[in-house]
Amino acid sequence: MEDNDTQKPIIIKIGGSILKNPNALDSLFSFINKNKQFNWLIVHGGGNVVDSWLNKMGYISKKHDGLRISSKEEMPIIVGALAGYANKKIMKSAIKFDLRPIGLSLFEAGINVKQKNDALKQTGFCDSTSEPLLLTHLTTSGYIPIICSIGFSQMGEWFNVNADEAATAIAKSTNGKIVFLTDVSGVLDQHQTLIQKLNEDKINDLVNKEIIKDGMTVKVKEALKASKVLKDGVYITGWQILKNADLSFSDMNQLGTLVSEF
Ligand SMILES: Nc1ncnc2c1ncn2[C@@H]1O[C@H](COP(=O)(O)OP(=O)(O)O)[C@@H](O)[C@H]1O
Ligand SMILES: CC(=O)N[C@@H](CCC(=O)OP(=O)(O)O)C(=O)O
Repeated sequence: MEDNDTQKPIIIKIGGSILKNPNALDSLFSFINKNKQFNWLIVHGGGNVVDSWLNKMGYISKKHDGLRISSKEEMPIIVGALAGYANKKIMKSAIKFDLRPIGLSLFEAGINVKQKNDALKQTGFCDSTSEPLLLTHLTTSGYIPIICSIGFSQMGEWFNVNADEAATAIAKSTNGKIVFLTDVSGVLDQHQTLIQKLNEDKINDLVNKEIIKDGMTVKVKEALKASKVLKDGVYITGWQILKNADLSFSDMNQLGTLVSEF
């Protein structure tokens, strides 16, 4: 990491694959504890928790292009799973490692959300951002914001936002650096070998060939979008590297797949 980048907040996006693995959460917060000189923000999803809760309540959840169709009736369950259970589960681990987490939605983080389209119902996108005054205040006061991907419109409607999209919006509004932390070491090729660097052409090729698929499709597309918006490389990295006690953030930055147009 460049010297002039050390003050930039670092946004770690964690998804359901990290959330369901206590070792992964503990490794992350142990790592953050050892790197307190940075301003950390966590943006999280928990799509697998939403799937399981909706299922238990008798709903058959549907997705379109990787995004959940979130009906009004399902929203209390979705909000409970993401803003409640997932958010507090992450806080549990942060507190264990002597950190000061603070659970937030996209609203408190300064992101205004709107409906994507009628067909996706209460699924939203991050529309506009205001100055992230609260986030800046919290991070510079030693707190770690744990931001779920539930957002609100100015009319007070609630929306379910894809967490990779939410993380990109937070990175944009805070001018931060972003790492998408997941359960694989990065983006893998057809031989299951780590791809060091991806640009837009390569991403389109691998998605068309279905070598990149499922949740990784949204992730690489969001990583590419984030890279363009931030004019900076974005990493997709596996949590396992955090187990290395000697790792520093600059190493972490370089292990995994770099998504960049630059
Ligand atoms: N080319 C690929 N390289 C790595 N993982 C891939 C690839 N294509 C599909 N995947 C799948 O994408 C998953 C990561 O996406 P997802 O489950 O949505 O992660 P998260 O829960 O961390 O957001 C991996 O566990 C893997 O099963
Ligand atoms: C609109 C939409 O699809 N929202 C996602 C939000 C959670 C999420 O993105 O979780 P991961 O990071 O674990 O994938 C969902 O309901 O699954």
